[in-house]
Amino acid sequence: MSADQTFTAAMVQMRTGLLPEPSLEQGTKLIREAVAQGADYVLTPEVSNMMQLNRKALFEHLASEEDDLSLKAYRALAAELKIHLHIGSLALRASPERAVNRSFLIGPDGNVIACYDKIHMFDIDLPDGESYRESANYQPGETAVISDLPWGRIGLTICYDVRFPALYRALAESGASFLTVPSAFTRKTGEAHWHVLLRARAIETGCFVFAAAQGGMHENKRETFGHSLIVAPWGEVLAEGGVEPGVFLATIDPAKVETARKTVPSLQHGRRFSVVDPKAGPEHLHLVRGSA
Ligand SMILES: O=C(O)CNC(=O)[C@H](CS)NC(=O)CCC(=O)C(=O)O
Repeated sequence: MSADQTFTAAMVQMRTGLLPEPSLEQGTKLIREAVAQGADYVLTPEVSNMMQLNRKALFEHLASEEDDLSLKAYRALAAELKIHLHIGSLALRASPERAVNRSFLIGPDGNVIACYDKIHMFDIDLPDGESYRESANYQPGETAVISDLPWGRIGLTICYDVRFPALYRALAESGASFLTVPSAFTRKTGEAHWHVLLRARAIETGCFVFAAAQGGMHENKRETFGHSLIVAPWGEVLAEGGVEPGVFLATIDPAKVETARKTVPSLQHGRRFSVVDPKAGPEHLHLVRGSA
């Protein structure tokens, strides 16, 4: 395998329940289905192991990375199937008081190649009363992560991260050809923003975007948007799910990254610029790292 070879990427769409065991069963079945359809790389959604109602219930079922049964089982599965298995995220115990939302890229030998802790916490209040305080339970990561696959470099992110384009530009500038956004988007924000955000990240970086999603009404009464997506560097949607769990695949040609970037070289046109308010004077000048 080399960077000029095509491969098959699969998005596993899930409807994760309250407990790790049935979620593992659901994930395993879908991953096997993806491999039966020819997948070389499989991505599962954010919190593939469980979606809990409240802090008490969450912490009752959280395991540390060392003890987590899902991670153990998925490592064995990757080795058995000889694939790159990317578990979009697992809710894990980081300390007695804090959880962590951690993504795991597992190699065909069953070893963890890279992991990433979600940086941006989803702390928002929607107009209909739906409210999230991810930071109340989870400790955020502080490091962006890239890793090398046989077909090119991959950047790891999770869900709400997708709203912070500087992260994706940094990953692309660090050599990523593939950006991953395993998610559990709300139905409401997903309807309004999901496709636009993911296609924009692909277009502005010239990367493939892989986004495996949670979908439907969960046991914890949360409704997620679904619509797992694979987006090409030019912005086309190559595969898309609906609301139901399932497997969505596409053939990935890494050469498309270079083609898109040659056509629109915006990634090379990043400039440092300053933002000034001419009326406010020089002390109000902010230097911003950004793209012109
Ligand atoms: O808490 C869990 O059980 C699983 N984690 C999530 O669902 C996370 C944090 S609450 N969801 C998001 O980040 C949604 C982002 C989103 O919907 C948006 O950016 O619009």
